[in-house]
Amino acid sequence: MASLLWGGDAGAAESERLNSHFSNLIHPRKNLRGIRSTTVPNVDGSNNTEEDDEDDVVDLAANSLLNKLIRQSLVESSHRVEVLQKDPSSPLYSVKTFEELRLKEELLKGIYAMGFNRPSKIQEMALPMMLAHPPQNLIAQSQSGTGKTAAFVLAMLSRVNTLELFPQCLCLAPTYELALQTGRVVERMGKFCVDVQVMYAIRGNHIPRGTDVTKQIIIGTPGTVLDWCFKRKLIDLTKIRVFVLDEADVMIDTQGFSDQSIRIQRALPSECQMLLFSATFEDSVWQFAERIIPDPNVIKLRKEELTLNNIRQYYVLCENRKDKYQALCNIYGGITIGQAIIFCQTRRNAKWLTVEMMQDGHQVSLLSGELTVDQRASIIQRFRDGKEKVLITTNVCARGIDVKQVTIVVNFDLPVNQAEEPDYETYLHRIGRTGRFGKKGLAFNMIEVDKLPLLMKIQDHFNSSIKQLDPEDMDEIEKIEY
Ligand SMILES: Nc1ncnc2c1ncn2[C@@H]1O[C@H](COP(=O)(O)OP(=O)(O)OP(=O)(O)O)[C@@H](O)[C@H]1O
Repeated sequence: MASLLWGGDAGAAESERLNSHFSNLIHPRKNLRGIRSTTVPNVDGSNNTEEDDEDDVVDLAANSLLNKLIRQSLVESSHRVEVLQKDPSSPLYSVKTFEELRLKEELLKGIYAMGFNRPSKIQEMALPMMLAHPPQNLIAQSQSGTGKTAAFVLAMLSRVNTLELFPQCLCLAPTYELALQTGRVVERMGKFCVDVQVMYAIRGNHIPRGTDVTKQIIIGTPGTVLDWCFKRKLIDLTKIRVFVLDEADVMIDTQGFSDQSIRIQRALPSECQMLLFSATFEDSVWQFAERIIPDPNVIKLRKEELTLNNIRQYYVLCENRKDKYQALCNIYGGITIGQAIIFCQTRRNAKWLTVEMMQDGHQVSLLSGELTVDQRASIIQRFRDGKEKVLITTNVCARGIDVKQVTIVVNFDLPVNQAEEPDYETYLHRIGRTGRFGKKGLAFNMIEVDKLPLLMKIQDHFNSSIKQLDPEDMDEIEKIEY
């Protein structure tokens, strides 16, 4: 691919500007739904805002972007890929090598240049279907990091006719930043496909009316794509050959996006190949997928289950926050801790704890909801690199951070939902490990006396024992090993 071209005369400059901004993706807070604060965490605790007392809201699009930014490699799975064919009597192909796909030479070169040696588990099944003639529709679900984006980018690149200078592949993404991320993969994989070009239909990319759009791959958000197709007539949907709807679970979580996507899909020709991807598959995603993808094949790869089996869990009864901190210090002083993650329920608590620990000379970092995604990614990276030993955080990153060397998790506050009932799923996500990687771990719960019934419910729910620990009994603490 010659370059990542932007449309219009001012295009190159705009592309340049965005690309340079890209490395530090500053996301105005208003883009992160549900998070309204504009203050940056202030570890001296002086700048608390009202939001500090609220739970951090988990933002699906921001989390998805964070996952992409911090991902180091393919996420492997021990599960088999489940396939539901549109036509069960047709043979089911799977491939073990990229050569078997008979791709264009320059595309194969691009794949190898990305360091891919063989198809990932989901790609083994999905690629033959996606590249088949006649084209087949597909709904694919597998957890983030299993190779979905690489698969549909490969399908788009392989279907472009470079002699035709008009949009042929259309990919919808839930946010501007996620669209740019996909574009980056197109750029890398298509590095040797010099005549294939990409264009972004995202806010801020102003194309004059009547411009002849010659780029073959369009990646954009539903609102802007709709505008470009129907109002501004920049894209002729009847000429689209491949339609990709990425991150369907995030998409349906955004108001208006399902309807806009459906309007776009309805205007596509019947022979257009339609592909939908999602990391999760609740009923709502499934219903949407069935509405938007006609006659689909379905591929699913189950996620590794989290388990508490290898985790020794303790609790300490405390009077108040200060008391919890003292207990934490005793534990910290009594056992050798590699790296630890400490979860707090509110930003205010997380800030307070960070200040206390820093004042006591610990190397800690704070990860909470008011940070941009890019700032979050860099904090996680520093922690992974061992630059800080303790990461203090709120629910904002209960999921998705995979730091292998963390052996201790502390619930400074128990996870509870809005009804003040235990949030079992979050507890499991904070502490659990996949059975397959089965490393041992320790979990400590700091509990005010009135919260003890919640802990007991958690114990019953998981049918696992949570042992009481006396924080004054250093002999007992020192006996804990992991
Ligand atoms: N066949 C492969 N071999 C090695 N690495 C791969 C392969 N396919 C993808 N990867 C790499 O694995 C990581 C995850 O891939 P990809 O982004 O395609 O997954 P995904 O399922 O789309 O994740 P998400 O849902 O977060 O977008 C990326 O770093 C990608 O470059």
